[in-house]
Amino acid sequence: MAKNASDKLPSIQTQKSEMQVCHDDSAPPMKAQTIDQLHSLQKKKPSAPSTPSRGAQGDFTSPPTVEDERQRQQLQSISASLASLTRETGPKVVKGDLTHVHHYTPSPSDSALKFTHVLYNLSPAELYEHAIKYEKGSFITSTGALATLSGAKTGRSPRDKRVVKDKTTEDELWWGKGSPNIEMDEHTFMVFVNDQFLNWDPQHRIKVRIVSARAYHSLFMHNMCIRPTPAELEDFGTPDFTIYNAGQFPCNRYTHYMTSSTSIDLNLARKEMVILGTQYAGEMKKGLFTVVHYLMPKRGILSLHSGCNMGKDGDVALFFGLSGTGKTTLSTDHNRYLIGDDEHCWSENGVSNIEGGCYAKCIDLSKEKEPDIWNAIKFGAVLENVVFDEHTREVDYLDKSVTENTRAAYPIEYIPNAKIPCVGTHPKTVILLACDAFGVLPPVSKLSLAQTMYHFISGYTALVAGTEDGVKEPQATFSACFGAAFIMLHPTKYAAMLAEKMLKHGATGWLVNTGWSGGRYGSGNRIKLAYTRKIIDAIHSGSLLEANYKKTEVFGLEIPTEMEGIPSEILDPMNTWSNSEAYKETLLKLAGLFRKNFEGFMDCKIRTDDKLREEILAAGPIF
Ligand SMILES: Nc1ncnc2c1ncn2[C@@H]1O[C@H](COP(=O)(O)OP(=O)(O)O)[C@@H](O)[C@H]1O
Ligand SMILES: C=C(OP(=O)(O)O)C(=O)O
Ligand SMILES: [Ca+2]
Ligand SMILES: [Mn+2]
Repeated sequence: MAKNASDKLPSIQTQKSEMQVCHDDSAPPMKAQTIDQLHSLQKKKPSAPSTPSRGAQGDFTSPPTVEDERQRQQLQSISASLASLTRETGPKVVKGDLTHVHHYTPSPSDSALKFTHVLYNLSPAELYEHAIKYEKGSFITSTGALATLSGAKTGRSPRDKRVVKDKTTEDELWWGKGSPNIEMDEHTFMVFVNDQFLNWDPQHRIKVRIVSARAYHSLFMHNMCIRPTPAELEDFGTPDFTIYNAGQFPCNRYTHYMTSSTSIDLNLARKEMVILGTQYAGEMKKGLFTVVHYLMPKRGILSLHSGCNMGKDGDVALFFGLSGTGKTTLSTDHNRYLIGDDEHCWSENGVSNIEGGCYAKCIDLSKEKEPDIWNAIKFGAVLENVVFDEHTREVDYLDKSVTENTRAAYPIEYIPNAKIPCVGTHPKTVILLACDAFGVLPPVSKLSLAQTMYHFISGYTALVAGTEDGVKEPQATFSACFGAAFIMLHPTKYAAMLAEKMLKHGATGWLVNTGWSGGRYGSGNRIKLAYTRKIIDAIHSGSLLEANYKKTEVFGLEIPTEMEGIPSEILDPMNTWSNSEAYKETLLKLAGLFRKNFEGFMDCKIRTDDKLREEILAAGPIF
């Protein structure tokens, strides 16, 4: 049998080479090594003596209540409705027709109504063909037998057979010592189903179904997607895309294509995604964002990893940036209407938020600096990986024991000045955020269109790895379109659309450094949020457009010489470093990193307009 090139097993990729392909801007991993460690991290002992806690072990579990019973019944009904839907169509039985199965025509995704292909009573010859084609380690021996491998398990696993124990099986089955029936509760067997929408633009709305095994994941997506009204839910019909989140279950890295115990698997033809081996809820949100990055450009709509807000006069601003650069913090502005904090579409109709919720970082969160986010963390919000007092349940937002990447997910209407529906007119302001831990980018620069494109394609930020000892050197990250992990087409496709839209609607680009000033991480300080807010206010009001500008060395950025409410000396980073040699050296180092990164884009085609293309190539640092 001729071996097809696409049938060949890919070599297992190492983590290192993967990193070079796709820059992941996600936060540092969790600090606990085991589940027990993790749980012990979450609850910390009260610092001062307080009211004695219930029970000697501080155990909060109580006997089943009416509420438990209601929840049990509700879960049962979800499961029952899923089961009955499945029965409506039943599995599709295919008798021996392998061709049919393997030339599967994609049908609209619906976990309940979709046919399950059953290969029914195949003949030995058919089974041989199937095994040899799809199951690695299958061979025909000299006497004609089928030699196979059974994988890691070469014997039965009697200790792994679990049976749901309910009112009926409790009495009927043999349980306990010596019994082969290991008990499992109904919750463990159940799945949660959310039917929701993406995109506030009704013309381009996407129906999504999320099937998950954890209530946390279901609530997270309830908050993050657009919640249908009861009437909309009634007419929901078949979803356009379905996520199956089985994050508690690690995948076996020795299975075909798996390179670690985690896998986020996307099948665009089947309109399905499966999540294995990670329970980080952000995978679902950003997984759907990835799908949007595929579907929308096909319709001529630009998908954006950006925050978005609107002034009282209807002026719309976008905030691009990698994780932790300030999209959520700065788009949540008490003086403006919030359209969304993270994912948007820009179409002929203007901008629309893809989501129905926000996902804010909450490390070091303070009521004074970020009151709207602080107040949104109330009943209904999901608070991930934070540490709280075991007794009072007060959250310590300074505590990084579990992770630096503590998060809150809340419905967008928890922000008082959210603009609902979350849509706006064509943006007039495009702000590129970079958290520059090298401390050499100016707090604000006005960009030409070519510079905006150069920095959009570069997608720079530099953060510090965490609070671990010995991390002195900031880590530069270049992530095309400020979201290389989520884009599906070549970065220049999105860049060309952005350039065209900015030109057409006369939008101005800005580069705002929300990172270090007065020296790199370790010697300088992060620019005060209050200053960044003043800068953003001046951009919105139009007053910064009127300022006097000068051009910086190397990066050739236009920076204001003065502006109200900000000490003039901080506007040019050169003035803030005590050691000007060290400044120059660091500046050149960063410029070198930009140049090296952009080498991959030197043959990029931005529109068919060669002039803009030349300008973009020339918009990088000159040294
Ligand atoms: N000058 C600043 N500008 C913006 N954010 C700042 C600044 N200084 C500190 N921060 C903090 O940085 C973090 C920015 O995170 P966030 O807005 O969630 O980023 P993103 O949404 O882009 O991932 C917040 O925790 C915010 O409090
Ligand atoms: C949710 C995320 O996005 P951001 O940090 O940009 O808010 C993420 O990258 O996990
Ligand atoms: Ca991100
Ligand atoms: Mn964010």
